[in-house]
Amino acid sequence: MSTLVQLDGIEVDHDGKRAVATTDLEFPEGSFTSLLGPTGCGKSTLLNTIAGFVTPSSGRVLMDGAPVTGPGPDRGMVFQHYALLPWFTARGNVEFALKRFGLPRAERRERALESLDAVGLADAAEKYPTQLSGGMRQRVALARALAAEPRVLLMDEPFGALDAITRARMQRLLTQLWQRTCTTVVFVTHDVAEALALSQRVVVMAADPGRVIADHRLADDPASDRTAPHPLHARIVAQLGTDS
Ligand SMILES: Nc1ncnc2c1ncn2[C@@H]1O[C@H](COP(=O)(O)OP(=O)(O)OP(=O)(O)O)[C@@H](O)[C@H]1O
Repeated sequence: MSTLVQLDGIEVDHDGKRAVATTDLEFPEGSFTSLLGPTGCGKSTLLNTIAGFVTPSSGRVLMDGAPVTGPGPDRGMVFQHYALLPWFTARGNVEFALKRFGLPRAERRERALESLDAVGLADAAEKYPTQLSGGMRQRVALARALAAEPRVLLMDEPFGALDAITRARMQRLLTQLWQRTCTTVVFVTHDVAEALALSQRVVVMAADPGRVIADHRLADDPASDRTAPHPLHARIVAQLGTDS
């Protein structure tokens, strides 16, 4: 698999304080990677740097070999707290996000309905966020990100606010969508089991300053047996405990 996103010696400072120490990481096209680590270790900062919301103090982010200079439609983002606009319906939220790409109205509508259908929300397209459950709102946020057909999907603890059953459903949905679309996914989580269940690779980070302390390559496909603890589970928990 060729490299799609490359972090080339990036360092990130916030208010003069080092948030992320020198980091080199490559994300192959079509891969699913989780970033795992304690609070404040720089997971969101790394994600925001790939998204182009944060500019590294040194080093470069490369997308297909070209330097990232700001946000772009090739990188979609899903946040923990949905960030839906309450005055738009589910469909309206997705269509609005597509507006900045200059797509004609009819195509925006078609793409919005298609991506809502892909996340199982075809029947809720005309509902407003307040009429939707937390899981449904997060599906709208996922549909909104996918509708732009990004090459990289950046997910910042997307299921952190959901109850356990909804979370498990969303994990299954994400795995299906990833397998179908082959989008490159970078997924931030605090949850070791979630990272192991979803990913092909788990990058473990520590804080003060934020840095990578382990890079685990798993099997090519996400674990199929979710009932048994993953063999790496205890090792990663130990890494988080001793180095964080
Ligand atoms: N916009 C900002 N301005 C100043 N400092 C920031 C900013 N964003 C993050 N930081 C600091 O940078 C460090 C890394 O924060 P970051 O949010 O990336 O960590 P995280 O691993 O995502 O944490 P969490 O799991 O709690 O979301 C922390 O010390 C944080 O306080």
